[in-house]
Amino acid sequence: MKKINKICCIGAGYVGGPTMSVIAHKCPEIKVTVVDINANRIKAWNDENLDKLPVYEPGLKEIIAETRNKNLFFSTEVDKAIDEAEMIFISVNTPTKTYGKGKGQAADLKFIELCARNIAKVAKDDKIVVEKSTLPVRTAQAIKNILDNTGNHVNFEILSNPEFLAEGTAINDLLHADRVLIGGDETPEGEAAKEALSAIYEHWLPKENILKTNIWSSELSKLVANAFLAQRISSINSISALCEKTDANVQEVSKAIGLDSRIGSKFLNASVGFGGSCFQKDILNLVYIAKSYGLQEVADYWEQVIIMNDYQKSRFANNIISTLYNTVSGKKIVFYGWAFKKDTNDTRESAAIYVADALLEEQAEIVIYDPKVSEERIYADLDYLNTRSEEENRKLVTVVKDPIDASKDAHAIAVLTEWDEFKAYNWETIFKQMLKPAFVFDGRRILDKEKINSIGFNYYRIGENA
Ligand SMILES: NC(=O)c1ccc[n+]([C@@H]2O[C@H](COP(=O)([O-])OP(=O)(O)OC[C@H]3O[C@@H](n4cnc5c(N)ncnc54)[C@H](O)[C@@H]3O)[C@@H](O)[C@H]2O)c1
Ligand SMILES: O=c1ccn([C@@H]2O[C@H](COP(=O)(O)OP(=O)(O)O[C@H]3O[C@H](CO)[C@@H](O)[C@H](O)[C@H]3O)[C@@H](O)[C@H]2O)c(=O)[nH]1
Repeated sequence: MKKINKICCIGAGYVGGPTMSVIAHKCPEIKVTVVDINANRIKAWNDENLDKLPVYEPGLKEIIAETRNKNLFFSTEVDKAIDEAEMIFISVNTPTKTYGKGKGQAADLKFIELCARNIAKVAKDDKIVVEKSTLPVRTAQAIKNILDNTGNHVNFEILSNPEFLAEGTAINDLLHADRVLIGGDETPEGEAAKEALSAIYEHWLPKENILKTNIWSSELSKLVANAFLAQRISSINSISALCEKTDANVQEVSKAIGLDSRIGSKFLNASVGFGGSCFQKDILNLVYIAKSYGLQEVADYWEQVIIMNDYQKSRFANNIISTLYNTVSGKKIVFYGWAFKKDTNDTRESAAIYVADALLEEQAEIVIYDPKVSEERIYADLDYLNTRSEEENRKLVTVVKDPIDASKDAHAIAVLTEWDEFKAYNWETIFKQMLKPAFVFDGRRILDKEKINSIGFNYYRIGENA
C-alpha cells in the first residue's frame, strides 16, 4: 500500500482548516499544506494571534499552536502544493447555484471544476484526489473526465470522503467521528487508494469505524445524512406550532418520543429554525437531483423540510409583531445571537438573518449582540438579501459589544442563538432597563421560564403556549 507523506488540501474554510489541523496533529510524519485563493483567509490562518484565526471552533487554536509551521502549513501557492502532494483533498465551497439551469436548487460546481482543471494542469505524477466537499451524486465522474482528458497522462484515483463534522463541535467530531466514509472505484487501484486514505484515519480512529463503499453511495450518503438530520428538526418544529396552540409542551413531547430507542433523543430540539451552510443547500441539491431523474414525489417529500423551516422562521417573526400590539415600527428589539448555532462565528443561513429581515420590513429598530460575529459580517448578511438599501440597513440596525447596555429602553429581547452566556446574564438588570411591558422571545428555549416570569417579563418561547 502506498504510504502518504505529503497532503494538500484546496480550500481553507470551515472544513479544510479544522480537518487538516486534526490530520496534521494525529499524523506528525505527514506534511499537510492547506491552500486557498483567498489571500486574506490564508493570512488569518497564519496570524500569530490565534484569536484571529478565520474560523472559531473550540479546541482549534490549541491544535494550530502545536502543528502550524511544523507539519501544517497555510499557503496561497496552490500549484506548488498540488505538485508536491501525493494526495489532494478538494474542500472548496459548493453553494446553491444563483444563476442559470438549476438556479436556487442545484449545487454550483464551478469551484470544483476549477480545482480539477488546476490539478490536471499541474500534476506530473500519479495522485489520489479526494472529494471532501459535499457534491451531487456522480460528480466524481465529471472530475475524472476533466482529469483524464486535460491532464499530463498521469493516473488519478478519485475518492469520495464526505465530511460529517458539525460546526461548534468540529474538533471533537473529527477526533471521535461516528464513522468515516470512503467511496472509490472497486478496482485494485481504487481499493489501494481507499486503503491509503483509511491508513491516515487509522492513526486515531478504529478501523471498524471506517466504512468503504462505492463512490456513488458515498456521495449520496452525505446528502441523505443531512436530509435526515434536518428532517428531524422540521418534524419537531412542526409539532412546536401545534404545541403553541394547545397546552402541550414541545420539550415534553421531544423527551417522550426520544426515549423510544427506535426514535432516539438527539436532534429533537425545537428552535427558530435550522441554519448553517449545509442543510438547506444539500436538501435543495437532493430535491434537484430527484427531479432531474423524474422522481417528482421524492423531490416534493424532501422539499417540505425546507418549506417547514421557512415557516418556522416567519412564524417566530410574526409572533413578535403580533405580540407587540401588531406594530414594531420604531420599536427597539434586541437580538441576542446572530450565529446559526452556538460556538461558531459562522452566520451562513442563520435564522436570525431572516427574522431580522421580516422585522425590518415592519420598520423595527434592531440592536444585535453576538459574542463571536463581527459588525461587518452582520451588515454583509443583511445587505446580501437585497431587501433594502445598505443605508437603510445601517439606519435601522446597530451592532453592539455590550449585551446588557443594549437592553436600555428596549421593547423586546429575542434570543436567536443558544450561546451559554445568555443564560448567565443578570436578567433583573435587563428587566429594570427595558420599557414596560418587557418582552422576551426565546427562539432557543434556553432561559429559565419560572425565573424570567418571576422577574416580571412577558416570556414567549418556541413550542409552548404562553
Ligand atoms: N461547513 C461545514 O460544517 C461543512 C461540513 C461538512 C461538509 N461541508 C462541505 O465542505 C465544503 C466546504 O465547506 P466550507 O464550509 O469549508 O466552505 P468555505 O466557504 O468556508 O471554504 C471554502 C474555501 O475554498 C476556497 N476556494 C474556492 N475555490 C478555490 C480554488 N479554486 N482554489 C483554492 N481555493 C478555493 C474559498 O476561497 C474558501 O476559502 C462544502 O462542499 C460544504 O458543503 C461543510
Ligand atoms: O435539535 C436540533 C439540532 C440542531 N438545530 C439547528 O440546526 C442547525 C444545524 O446544526 P448542526 O447540524 O449542529 O450544525 P452544522 O454545522 O450545520 O452541521 C450539519 O451540517 C454539516 C455540513 O454538511 C454536517 O457535516 C453535520 O453532520 C451536520 O450536523 C443549527 O441552526 C442548529 O441550531 C436545531 O434547531 N435543533
